[in-house]
Amino acid sequence: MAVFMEPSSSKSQGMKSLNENRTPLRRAGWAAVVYLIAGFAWIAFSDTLAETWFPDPKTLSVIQTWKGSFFVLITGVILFSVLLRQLTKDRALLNLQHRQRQALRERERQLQILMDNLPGMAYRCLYDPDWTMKFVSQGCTKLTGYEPDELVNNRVTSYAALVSDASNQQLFEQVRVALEKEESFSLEYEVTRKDGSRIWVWERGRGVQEDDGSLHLEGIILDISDRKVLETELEQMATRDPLTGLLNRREMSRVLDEELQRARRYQRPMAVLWVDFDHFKDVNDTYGHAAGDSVLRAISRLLLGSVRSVDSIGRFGGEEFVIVLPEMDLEEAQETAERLRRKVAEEPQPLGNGEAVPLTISVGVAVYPDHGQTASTLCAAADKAMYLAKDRGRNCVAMAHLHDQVHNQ
Ligand SMILES: Nc1nc2c(ncn2[C@@H]2O[C@H](COP(=O)(O)OP(=O)(O)OP(=O)(O)O)[C@@H](O)[C@H]2O)c(=O)[nH]1
Repeated sequence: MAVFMEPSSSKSQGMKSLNENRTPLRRAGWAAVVYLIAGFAWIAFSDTLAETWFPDPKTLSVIQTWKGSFFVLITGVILFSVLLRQLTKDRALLNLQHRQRQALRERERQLQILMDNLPGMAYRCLYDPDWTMKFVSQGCTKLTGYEPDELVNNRVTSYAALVSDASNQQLFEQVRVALEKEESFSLEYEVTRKDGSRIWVWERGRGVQEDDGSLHLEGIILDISDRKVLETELEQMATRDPLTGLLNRREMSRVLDEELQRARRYQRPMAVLWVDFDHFKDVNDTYGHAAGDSVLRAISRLLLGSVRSVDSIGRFGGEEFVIVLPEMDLEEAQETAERLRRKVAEEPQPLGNGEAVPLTISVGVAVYPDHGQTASTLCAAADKAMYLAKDRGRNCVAMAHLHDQVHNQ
């Protein structure tokens, strides 16, 4: 908890301790002592003076009466003003307390409305493996499906149980680092709701040190599933070819560079296949562009389903595809290319209208480091090999020439 201290001088601190020492009993005692001393002094001295100044017993008696009346009047006025001052103070204090209570109630009401209308939930929890909730706002129900009562003190479930073990470990570590630096933390992770559905949440909070030394976390948790979907869509748009769903040219170039770096670092081979459809123009001309699109999609699926999960396929444009095969040497790459060629040739491709058309592909194969050591030289070698396959009559696989490497660098 943030603790704010009023700047205070030693003088005001001195006054404060003086006032604290003056208990009501001591103050009343002092007033009584002063009154008694003044009273006895008045009686003693005024009587002596009166007897001296007015020796005549009759006059002295009148003077004594006036003197007594004067004493009562003066002490009455003093008592009145002291009581008036004290009661006025008490009343002002009561009014102030009343106004403060009202302001506090108003602030609580505003805070409650704010919390209940948060697009997520506000929380206060322990920094323990269960994230034991001590308070959650009403938004908890919408966010997690659990009522606040079910989550507080882990009555039905702990908050940690809604998060995967792996995420919990990461979150715990991230929060620990933030606590050490006395900073707030921001986290994104998936939560399993009561009905089993999963949502993405964003959490922001900070550590709060209580007066008793205990540590709590306080913050808010918001549902960001919509944003996550949008992010995924944007990422897809930026990295995928919209027609086939394969990697687009830019992303494929990035993947190729990355795989090349890895191959270079671990001195491993890596192959690039350059795939081009044979006489694809005829498909478009005969069956129409939409049918051509359907064939493009079908062959993309076929190729994707025929390679390993570590391989990557990208559409470089038109009906040209590039396949990156990490850890593959010349022989394996040639076998893979031949297998893909056969698969495409064996199955007529759907035109999207219930009909299918036979189609073949020509494939050029280049391997790192034999045919090129950079992305551009490898691609150029594979592309050149693909044209070689076309020259050989199409529907075949051609290897890049070893001397291509020298020319391409
Ligand atoms: N339907 C469709 N066709 C495309 C797309 N991109 C390129 N094409 C077509 O692909 C054809 C490529 O034709 P060409 O480069 O002449 O080659 P080809 O007819 O395949 O003949 P070879 O490559 O010499 O075997 C052209 O007709 C392009 O219009 C696309 O996104 N959809």
